[in-house]
Amino acid sequence: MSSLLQGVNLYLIGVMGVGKTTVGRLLAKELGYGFVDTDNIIAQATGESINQLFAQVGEAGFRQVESDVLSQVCAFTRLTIATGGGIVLRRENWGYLHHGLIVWLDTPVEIIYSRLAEDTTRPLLQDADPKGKLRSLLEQRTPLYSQADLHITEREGDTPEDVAKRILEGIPSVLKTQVSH
Ligand SMILES: Nc1ncnc2c1ncn2[C@@H]1O[C@H](COP(=O)(O)OP(=O)(O)OP(=O)(O)O)[C@@H](O)[C@H]1O
Ligand SMILES: O=C(O)C1=C[C@@H](O)[C@@H](O)[C@H](O)C1
Ligand SMILES: [Mg+2]
Repeated sequence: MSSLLQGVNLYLIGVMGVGKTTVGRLLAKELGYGFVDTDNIIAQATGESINQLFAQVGEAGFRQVESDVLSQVCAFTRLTIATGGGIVLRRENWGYLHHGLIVWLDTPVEIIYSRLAEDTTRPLLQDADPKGKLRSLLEQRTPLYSQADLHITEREGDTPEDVAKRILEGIPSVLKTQVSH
């Protein structure tokens, strides 16, 4: 698979909590790729947590840093990149994402909610109705996530390993550079 990909980066997109970071790590290991997470790079580069950054510069400020980080990361090859859930919102980001293969992880809201119910690190979920917020984010962003090259729908009981395996199985059908035999 790694040779079929020819170093092309894999970008994982999807709403928060679908498992981009968790599955991305597994995929990188499987492919012999490096792993990066745009949220982690942002936190390292600014010295602030995502919560602190939202509080200090607002969502718009965060989105600018996120685009800057993505523009830097896409210059490298042989990477699996877990992105932040809102990376799809800025048109300019798609120019960067399309340098690689884009995989949309799509997980039912009920499952995401059960994972993140106790989580306090996602500022957009610090809402009176976090489940409703998740639903509305997913509804707003589905037309954007749908622009991915590969759409993986997670099923109840799928482990991160199962999801990684399904992605690896789906990649050959969506490779942009068709290998001639
Ligand atoms: N397939 C899975 N089965 C069970 N738990 C999972 C699965 N995938 C991820 N998780 C758990 O769900 C939580 C959220 O996963 P993760 O942080 O990877 O999501 P994310 O898509 O990167 O979210 P964000 O957009 O906020 O960065 C973590 O606690 C992780 O361990
Ligand atoms: O869905 C979103 O907009 C976000 C998802 C997280 O990955 C972080 O990037 C941040 O919490 C915003
Ligand atoms: Mg993540």
